[in-house]
Amino acid sequence: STSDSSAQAPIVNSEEYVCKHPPYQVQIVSSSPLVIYIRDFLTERERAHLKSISKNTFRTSAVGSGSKAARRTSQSTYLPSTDPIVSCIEQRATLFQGYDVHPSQLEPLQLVHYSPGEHYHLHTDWFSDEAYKMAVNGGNRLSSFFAYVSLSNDTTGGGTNFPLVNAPRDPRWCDVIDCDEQWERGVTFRPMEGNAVYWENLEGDGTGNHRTVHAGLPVTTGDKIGMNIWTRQLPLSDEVRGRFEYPDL
Ligand SMILES: O=C(O)CCC(=O)C(=O)O
Ligand SMILES: [Fe+2]
Repeated sequence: STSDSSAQAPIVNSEEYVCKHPPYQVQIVSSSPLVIYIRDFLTERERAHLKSISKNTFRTSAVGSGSKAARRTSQSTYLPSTDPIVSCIEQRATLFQGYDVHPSQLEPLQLVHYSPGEHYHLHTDWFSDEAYKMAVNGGNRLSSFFAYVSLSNDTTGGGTNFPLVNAPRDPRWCDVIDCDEQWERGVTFRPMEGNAVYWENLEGDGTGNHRTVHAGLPVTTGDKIGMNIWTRQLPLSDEVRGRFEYPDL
């Protein structure tokens, strides 16, 4: 169909692009910590664009601690806010959080690529190291979005597990939550293209919430590309936002 195909065309001229937020759907998974499941947070066109601009840029990130390779075996890359689609997604992530969060509080969006066998061990996204937190500015990570950008046809495994968050019991969740997971293992979100999980990392007093601990489970077959959107407590300078160098924690 002629009229529809132009809407899917890749972006060649940023002046033709208008940022429009899709009608995503939100549901609360847990109120403490606050965890929200978001369906259709990224459009197909956005996902295709993110994949295309990040092609061949993934690498094993610079390491803070020597044991990191065992903790995180995926490869990552950062996306430039100068890209109009990236900037549109940044706006969406800030609007989602109300009007108090400004895009300058976002770290550069990060894509993470997992091949079979790759995973990210249990961790929290909030920083526990006071010195590191001060050095980089912006304070701690208030919130996280983890969005599923791309899966191959044969992807298995690769769920996102929160062992200390109770899984909701209604069977209607079973399309997006792994209902075969044992109850004691908390909640495991299946990787599903376009959908995202949002959660708050910090308690009201700014301390890290230990119950936000989570893992990227090993991908068994196929590939998985996800995206981290991390919001800091305070604005990051343009210089820091443009540097694209954050060690994995
Ligand atoms: O891969 C996942 O499902 C989660 C990744 C994650 O938690 C992270 O990159 O911080
Ligand atoms: Fe994480």
